[in-house]
Amino acid sequence: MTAPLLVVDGLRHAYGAHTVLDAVSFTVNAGTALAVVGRNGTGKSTLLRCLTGAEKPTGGTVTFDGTTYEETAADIRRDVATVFDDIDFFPDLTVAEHLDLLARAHGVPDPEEVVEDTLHELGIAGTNRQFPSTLSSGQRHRLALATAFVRPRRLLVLDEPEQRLDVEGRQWLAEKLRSDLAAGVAVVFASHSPDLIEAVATDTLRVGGDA
Ligand SMILES: Nc1ncnc2c1ncn2[C@@H]1O[C@H](COP(=O)(O)OP(=O)(O)OP(=O)(O)O)[C@@H](O)[C@H]1O
Repeated sequence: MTAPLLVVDGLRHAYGAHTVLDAVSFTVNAGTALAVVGRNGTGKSTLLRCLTGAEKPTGGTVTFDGTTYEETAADIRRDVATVFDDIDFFPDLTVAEHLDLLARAHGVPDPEEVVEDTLHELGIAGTNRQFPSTLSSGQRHRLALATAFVRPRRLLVLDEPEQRLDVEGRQWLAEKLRSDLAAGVAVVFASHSPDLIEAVATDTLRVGGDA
């Protein structure tokens, strides 16, 4: 049996006196998807940030492919692709330039082709020369998703990836995630969409008690 790619053991997180997560433990294998569910404010984003190293847990450990996160999780950044709501774009780089930069930074062999394919897949090819500030909120979210799909990844961490997407976009997202799973990528995603969870998740973790 192969070892889990991600192991979370006894994770705790508090903001000052406010304990948000307590004794959270789970594992995620390559090629499986864990849906993190729970009401607003129960700690889903906090948990995902702990998985990416963006937030340092108050207690417990997060281990990716045998390496436990220490002070920073710099070593895991090449393998872990993330999409969060608060992504910042460079105001003076076009949509295509953002993706090109990421693909090259991650050593993608044919960056131009991959960027073009990703733009088409995400239905934002027509915006390739626009600046992020001129995109609609749904198009900006598609660009945020594209930043994860334009680069190699072994773990994909997504915070409410369905938000702002139209019906066709949500269908595309479910298919894309299923194709990542088939390729052996592990996925952890927070979601309020029963349809996406049903289509993609192999396991579910509820945070913050019963709904
Ligand atoms: N930087 C922070 N400082 C202090 N408290 C915070 C901080 N970030 C989040 N919190 C608090 O931690 C709790 C969990 O927030 P979090 O964003 O993780 O919830 P969530 O489950 O992702 O919510 P939602 O479904 O609304 O996205 C909330 O009570 C929130 O106010």
